[in-house]
Amino acid sequence: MADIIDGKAFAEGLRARVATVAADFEAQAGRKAGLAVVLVGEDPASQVYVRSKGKQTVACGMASFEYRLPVETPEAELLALVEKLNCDPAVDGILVQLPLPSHINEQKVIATINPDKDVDGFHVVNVGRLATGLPGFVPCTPLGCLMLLKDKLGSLSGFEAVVVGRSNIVGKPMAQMLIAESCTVTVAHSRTKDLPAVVRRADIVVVAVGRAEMVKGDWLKPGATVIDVGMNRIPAAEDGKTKLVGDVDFASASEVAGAITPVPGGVGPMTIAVLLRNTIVSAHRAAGLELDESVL
Ligand SMILES: Nc1nc(=O)c2c([nH]1)NC[C@@H]1CN(c3ccc(C(=O)N[C@@H](CCC(=O)O)C(=O)O)cc3)C=[N+]21
Repeated sequence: MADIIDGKAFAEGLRARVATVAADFEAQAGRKAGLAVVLVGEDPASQVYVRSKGKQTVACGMASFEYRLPVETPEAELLALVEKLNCDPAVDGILVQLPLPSHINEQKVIATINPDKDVDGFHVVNVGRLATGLPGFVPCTPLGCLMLLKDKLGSLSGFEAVVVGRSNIVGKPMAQMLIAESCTVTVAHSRTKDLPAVVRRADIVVVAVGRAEMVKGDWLKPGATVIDVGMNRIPAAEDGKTKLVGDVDFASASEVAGAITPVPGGVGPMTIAVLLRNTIVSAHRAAGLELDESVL
């Protein structure tokens, strides 16, 4: 049976380290580090995440600024808010919760965020910095995956890594990070021929495709490390209820893998912890204070 990679516990540890650094920052800078989170509309799942982000921000000793805008908010109004936050010295990080309502152009909103406050790492400037190895902000979910991998495996140099999924938010940045760690990286997706055979080559598999329990145990090289980024709500066995499952069939995969992240309790909790990490890093850069990022 595979080792279970406890992302929830790792995220708690990371948040504790962020809290220590945040207290230190406040003592040096004379202000708290600040994160602004903007939610447009009333999607219940998004409301849960935003509430959780706010609570964890405050618990880490940072200031949380929450903006909840009605679903019909004009694009220009959202852009004006982002521009205001760009100029606010109390705000070190800006997160606009995605997806946005269809009348708002997401790319335009992301492009308006000051790249040096873009703690999501979605702005093209940060995408370019990641691709060229310059310091910037890296998307929270794949950075959380990388932290779990390095914690489990140590150096990743020379490993065969297969990333299943090519999204801007997870698959592409994950591939960039694994290249930077000297893995041999393959990016597979919905058009890949014989996906099971491609996945079977991998020492490291990261799956972010949004298809419930797609990757089966017999697709895996025995002993592989499996990171499941999927979050799919499916009907549970009992009538009416739902349950959260990943993109990996945990039951069969955990019989073949060497180590695997569960859903929930794996990658999900890492996402918010890394967001807080990125925010405290941003605060140090804004204040011109030195930070040894290896303590985080
Ligand atoms: N601009 C932007 N940045 C984001 O980072 C962003 C976003 N938009 N839109 C929505 C997604 C989703 N997301 C999650 C955060 C935490 C958990 C999390 O903590 N999950 C737990 C609990 C899951 C549950 O029980 O519902 C777990 O997997 O164990 C999941 C998903 C951040 N997102």
